[in-house]
Parts: sequence; C-alpha cells; structure tokens
Amino acid sequence: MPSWWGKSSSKEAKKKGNKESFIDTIHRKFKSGSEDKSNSRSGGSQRRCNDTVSERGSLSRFPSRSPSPSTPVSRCQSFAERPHTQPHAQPLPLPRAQLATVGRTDSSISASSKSELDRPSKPLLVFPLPKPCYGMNRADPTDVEGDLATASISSGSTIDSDDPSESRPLSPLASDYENGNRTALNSPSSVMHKDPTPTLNQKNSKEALQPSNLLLNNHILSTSLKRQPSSMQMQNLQIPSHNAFCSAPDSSMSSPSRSPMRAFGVEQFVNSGFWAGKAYPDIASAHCSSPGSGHNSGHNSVGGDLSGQLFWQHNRCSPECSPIPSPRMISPGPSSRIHSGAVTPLHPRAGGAAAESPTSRPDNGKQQSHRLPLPPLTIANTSPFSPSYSSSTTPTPSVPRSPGRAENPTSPGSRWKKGRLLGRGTFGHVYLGFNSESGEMCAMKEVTLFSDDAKSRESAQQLGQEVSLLSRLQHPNIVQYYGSETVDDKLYIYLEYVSGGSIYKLLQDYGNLGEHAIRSYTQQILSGLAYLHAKNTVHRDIKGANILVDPSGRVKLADFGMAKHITGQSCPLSFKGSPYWMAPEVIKNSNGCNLAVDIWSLGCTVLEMATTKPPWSQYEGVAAMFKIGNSKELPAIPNSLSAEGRDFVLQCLQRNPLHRPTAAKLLEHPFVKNAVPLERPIPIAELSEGPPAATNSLRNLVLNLSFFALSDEVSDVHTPRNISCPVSPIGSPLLHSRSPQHMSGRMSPSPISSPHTASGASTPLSGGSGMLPFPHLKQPGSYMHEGMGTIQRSQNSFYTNGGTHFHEPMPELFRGMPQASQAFRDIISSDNCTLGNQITQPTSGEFYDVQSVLADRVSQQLLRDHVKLNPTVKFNLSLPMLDRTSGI
Ligand SMILES: Nc1ncnc2c1ncn2[C@@H]1O[C@H](COP(=O)(O)OP(=O)(O)OP(=O)(O)O)[C@@H](O)[C@H]1O
Repeated sequence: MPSWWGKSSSKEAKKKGNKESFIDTIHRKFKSGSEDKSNSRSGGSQRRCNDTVSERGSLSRFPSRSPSPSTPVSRCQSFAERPHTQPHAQPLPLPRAQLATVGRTDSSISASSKSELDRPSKPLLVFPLPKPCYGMNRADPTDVEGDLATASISSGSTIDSDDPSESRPLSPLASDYENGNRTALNSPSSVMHKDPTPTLNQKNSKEALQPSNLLLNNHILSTSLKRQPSSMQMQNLQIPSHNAFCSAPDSSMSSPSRSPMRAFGVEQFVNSGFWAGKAYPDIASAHCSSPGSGHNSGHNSVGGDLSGQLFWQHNRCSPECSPIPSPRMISPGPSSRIHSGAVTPLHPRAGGAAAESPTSRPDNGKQQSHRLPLPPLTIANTSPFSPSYSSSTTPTPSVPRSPGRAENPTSPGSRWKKGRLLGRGTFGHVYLGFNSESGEMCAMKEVTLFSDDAKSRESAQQLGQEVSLLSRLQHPNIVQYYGSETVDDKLYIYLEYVSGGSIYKLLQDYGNLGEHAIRSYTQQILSGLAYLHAKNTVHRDIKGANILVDPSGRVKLADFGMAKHITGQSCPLSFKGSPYWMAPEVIKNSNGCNLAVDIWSLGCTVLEMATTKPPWSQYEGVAAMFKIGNSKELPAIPNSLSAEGRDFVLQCLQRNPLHRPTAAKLLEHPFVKNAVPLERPIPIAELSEGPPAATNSLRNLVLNLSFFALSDEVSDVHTPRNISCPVSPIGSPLLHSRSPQHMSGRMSPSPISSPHTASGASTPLSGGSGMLPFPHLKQPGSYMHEGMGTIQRSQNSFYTNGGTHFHEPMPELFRGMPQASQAFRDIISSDNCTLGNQITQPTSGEFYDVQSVLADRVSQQLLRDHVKLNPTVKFNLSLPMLDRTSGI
C-alpha cells in the first residue's frame, strides 16, 4: 500500500471532517458546473466516454501499444518514499459498485502500483479507450455521467489489473517510439496499453462489459453513481467523482494520453482514471519519453495532464534515463488532458496514423483525398512559416502564386518532411519538420481529425482555440506559431522548433538548475506571462514540462491547450492544470478565474527548477491536492535558493490570489530583476539593413541599432535578446529567407501589434504570428499576411467577430471535415477566442525574436553580402557577432 495512502488512512479519521469539506467543495464544484464549456476539453472526455462504447468494436480491432510490463511501478508511493523497486501494493478492497468510487480509485492506484512483472500473464481489464477529454461544450448534463462512467470502468480495469494474469503484452507499435520516448518498461501503464476490447474479458469487468452496463459510460454506471454519490466519494476521498481527470486512452499512436498531468474541466475530471481509479492508459506513453532527448512525450508531453502528475513518480527511469529520477518515465499519467478523437488509437484511422513512421513525410497520402485549397497568395509555399501552410485561405486566382506553389498546389506542407518524434501531446504527436530545400526546421504537431467522427468537433474546437490564441501571440518567450493546414484527415500545426526540450526534461536529464539559470528562466517566463496576461489570457498550465528552452537558454512558454482568454467578469475556474502546480483556488474553485493562477504555478515551477520536483511531490495526487487546496502549509523551499529566490516563491505561493503580485510586478522583484539577461549578439548585417515594410518603431529600432553598430564599425553593439533582435527583418537569416511575411515583402512585428491585426485582421490559422517579411520576395498585390500587419484584401477576405477579423476561408482548414470545420468556426467565432480587443501595441520586449538557431550560420554570409552592397562600410568579418552587453 502506498505510503501516502497509509498515511492518509491513519489520519483519515482525524481529517475526515476536513476532507469531506474539501471534497464536498470540489464535488460541488464539478457538479455545479465548469467554466465555459467552449473552452473545456471536458466535452471531449465526455464524448470520449460516450464513444468508447460505440467504438469498442473498432478498438478491439486495433492493437494498442502497451509498454513493457516488465517494470513494476507503484503509483501510490510518494515521491520521496518510493523506492526504485516498487513494493507490491496491497490492493484495496473493491467496492461493490463499479463506479468511480473512492474504493475504485484506491484500487486502481494499488493496482497500478503493482508490479507489472508480478502480473505478467493475467490480462488486465482494459477499457476501451476513452474519448478525448477535451471538448468544448457539454450540452448534455449527462455528460458528466458519461465521463464518470468511463472512469468507473477504468477503475474497474484497474482493479482487474491487480491480477497479474491480466497483463497483456505490449503491442508492437509500442516500439516505434523514437528517442526512447516510449519506455515500455516502466510503465504501470502497461495496463493502459492493453487492447481494450479483448481485455475486457475479465471477471470483474464482465458485468461492466455487459451491453447494458457498457452503455455504461453515460448511463448505467453513471446512474449508479448517482444513486450512491457522495458517501462513497467522501469516504474514499474521491474528489473527482465528478471530476476531471481524463482517462487517457493509451495508444501509442495517439496518445493523447501522454499527458497525465493535467486536470481538465469538471467533465474531464470525471474521466480521470486517477480519480476513478482507472488504470492509467497513458502512462506508458507518458513515461516513455527519452530523457535525453529533451523531447519528450513523457512527463511533458504526457504532460499536461493532471493524471500524470497526480502521482509524482520518480526513479523509474529507463536505462536511458539520467540518473536523476525521471517522473516522466514513470509518470502515471492516466489521462491526457485532451483525448482527441483524432488521436485516439482506437479509431480505425488512428491506427494508420500511429503506425506512421516518424521519419516519413507528414503524410504520404497528403494529396490523396482532400485537396487543400491554394492559398490566395504567393507566400511561402516553401516555408512552413508561410500562411500557405494554413489551408484556411481560399484560392485567389487573381493573386499570383509562387512557382513552387503551382508545382505543388495541393499541399504547401508537403515540402516539409516529417522527421523524428519530438514528443507526444494530448492531441497527437509532435514531429520535427524539415524542409530539405530551405534547410529550415519546425515543430509539426500532427493531429488526426476524423471527419466521420463526432469527436472531430471537439478536437477542432479545442485546436481552434489553441491555434487562435497562439496565432495572436508573438513574444520572444512564447513559442511561435507559424501556421497550420489540414491534409486529409490530419491537421498540422507548425510551430517554432525549440530544440532544447522542456525545463522538465532538462531537470530530468541534468538535475536541478543553479540559481543563475533559475533567475534567468524565471525572468523569461515572467516576461511571457506578463505579455500573456496583458492580453487577459491565462495559460493555466505553467510548469516545467510546458516551458521549452532553446540552445541559447531562451525560454519559451508552450502548450496553450489550457490557455483561456478571460473575456468577462465571470470566469469560473475549471479544474484545469496539473495538480502539483495547481493553485489552491483552482482546486477549491473558490474564486473566479484569474491570472493569478499562473503566478502560483510559476512559484511551483521555480521550486521545480530548484529541486527537480514540484512542491508537494512527496504526496500522491489526491493527497497533494488536498494539501494544496485545503491546508495552510507552504511547501518546503530549498536552502539552495537565495533569500531573494525564497521571497519570490513565497510571493507567488500566497494562497489568496489577490495577494499574489502580477507578472508585471514580479518582473521588478530582485530575484528576476537582477537576473543575468540572456543575450544574443546581433550580427552586424542585421543592423545594417532595414525591413522594407517595418513599422516605424521597428525601423527606428533597427536603424538605431544599426547606427550604433556601424558607427563603431566593428561594433560591439550588444543588445539584450529580449529587445530587438527579432524584429529586424533581417534580424534572422532564417526568417530572412523563409518567413511568409518576408515573402510578402511586408513586415510587421506582430500580428498583434500591427495595425491591421489590431483592427482585427487576423487569421488564427494562417500563421498570424511570428513571421517576418521576406524582402526579397516582394510581390505586387501580394498576399499580406495579417500576422505581419498585412491583410489579404482580395475576395471574401474576412469575417469579423468581436472586433477580430478572420479570413473567411480559415475554416477550410477542416475542409472535408464538416463537423470539425464548424467546430472550428464556432470556437474561432466565440468571444473566448477573440483577442482582437485586447491587442496592444507591442513594446520592444514583445518583438518577435527570430529564430537564432540558424542565424549564426548565415550571419557570415549576410555580412559578406552587406559588405558587397556597402563597400564604404568596413567590417571586421572576424566579428560576425556583436559582443554581449549584458551585465554579467
Ligand atoms: N515547438 C516545439 N519544439 C520542440 N519540441 C516541441 C515543440 N512543441 C512540442 N514539442 C514536444 O512535443 C511534446 C508535446 O507537445 P505539446 O505539449 O505541445 O502537445 P500537447 O498536445 O499540447 O501536450 P499536452 O498533453 O501537454 O497538452 C512536448 O512535450 C515537447 O517535447
């Protein structure tokens, strides 16, 4: 029995009152409703649950991947107490009901913790993969029930899994993970990887599997729950009876499940395997990322999910893992925050997707079916950063297309080859994208959308919201969105590739960070948050796993799947986030939605960076949440942190959200204010040229810098990274040649900052942000990408919504997928996604920082070119880069 459980049990009587109160609070919370449905992924979960039954058939046909059963993992042990070799957990008594009762939960936990080795042959009760947890609207109140039912079933499976004989062999698919992302071994999750249908043959599952009960998801089981609601929950601390942890279906292919750490909306909570005692289908996926790659699917990717984080696990690394305990490797993550139907392995098509070789092109069948409309403009048909990547635009005959486009009109993205798997997320997989012709790289998030599946709508909605948000963000500390497109039934979202991996990954691979790094990272995270919060947008899932680091130490916030734009006064908090980083008010839902939840999470992240573990990681999921939500205790702050660091953390971890400083305010805190700024030398060439279509401010900035640099001739101009580098059209050689905006010959620092964009000219899917113009590829009447302050003015260009204009054809992203398309439209047109009104003029700090990875490589050439063009200017080519300024 897990230590934490034991502890809990011993104190149960004592704390019963508190727990009940606490649980009751949560219970009410989930019952009473969740935050705006449109933003919730729960619908998905609900759906998932509903669909689970219906899809059983198909599910059963597809072997799911299961991790190696060889590694025993206990999920019930606290981080601190869990040994490498997990003791066999004592299965808790099974409750009579097969519902998501506490007993179930506990059982599942125990079961999960049981060594896989110990139960190799016995088939585990695996439930059909649940539907995606995400989802927007829960129109039907019974959805919760459905989710709950799913959870119950999961629970049941978990229970069954206690029996070793239920273990099922891993699917061959499990081995296709790259980068060691999938470490089958350690996964208790093997349970999750069992082929659901076949595995449902277990004794305990029999009843549940009865057709009538299997209608389970939404009916029978839920009904049962209804009949015996709170008592069991209270008794068993089943916070989530109505709650939100998604059960993550595991699938090697899809794996939305890889994200165990996120909690979703109420609805999702219901799905939560954790709460319901469900086996952790996602575990395998979640923990299997390769530690060293920095790209994970594990904790991070898995990440996101509450489930995964519900049990902070450690020391379960695969051999490849760094000596440092890697929660990811063992992370239990039952659920992914969003189980997109698109990525559900169980779906017939999913199988194909999953089976794809990471090294293959995004899709060989790209042009097989739904031909993408040609982008109206001449943009970057060769660049992923091009809006053309977004099939959201309709063909515009009047606008010339690039030759390349003409040659390959159906899919601009086809030029991008899908490379290795970078990680797995709730929606799907993230691959490295490489353009053989340009040499550019990007991160390609591949999500399968099923046009014939109701889940598509939820997927589309969620993705639409995420893309909508991302496309309007442009900040050096936020991963840049480049564009997106659909190819057949797959949606590709092109993002800035951040090769260093997540902070989480770094911590797993290299241990805790030193104070300098913590200060720097924290300062950057704050910068990103300040920018985000200025737009009334809350990230809601700040944690190491969602913060990427580039090779030069620049930090970028990623994974905006949980982000929400706060539009009105009332914004009920939904149970979203990752438990260990979750603010008390989120758990208790005692306050309205506020930006302060990110500040709390930031404080947790600082501790995570300092210790490699989030606060309260010594407690298992529920216990941790109880601590966070119901106690007054503050987490231990390591002595390694300076007094300033300590104070910073304490400032962030104030239980009253109103007492927490804002991100902007915290930027003034000595802990980060005194942080050594990251700097990137600016190549002289960058300073010597000005963007053709740069805004005055940008132009001035660049010119000033240029002047500064050139006046010195050999210059030692240093510019803090966060300042201008990015803005320069020339700023980045990379952008110089590839960005769609460059292609358009227009430039605008940010879709957000540009007048056009501000006025609402924004195409969420068209890669609104982050692109810098290609001065050398100007085209008359060319497409003006809104992201660069340019607008496609031809034809049916936009429609307006809430002050934000979108390209009418944007929904074409989901061409061939009516439901998805409509869902996308809905979400895009929802006020929740409207950021236009919040658009603010950029500050220098908001300038998009061009990718620097290739900058240095090209800088020399640029310098040479510059010299050729400006013979009077003398450069010392031996100093391609300016010196640093900073104040180290
Ligand atoms: N821009 C990027 N550059 C490099 N790697 C990335 C990038 N985006 C994502 N990844 C990798 O892919 C993994 C999954 O991506 P991401 O977290 O965005 O997916 P998701 O569906 O949002 O996941 P989650 O379940 O956390 O919501 C990340 O953990 C990371 O390792």
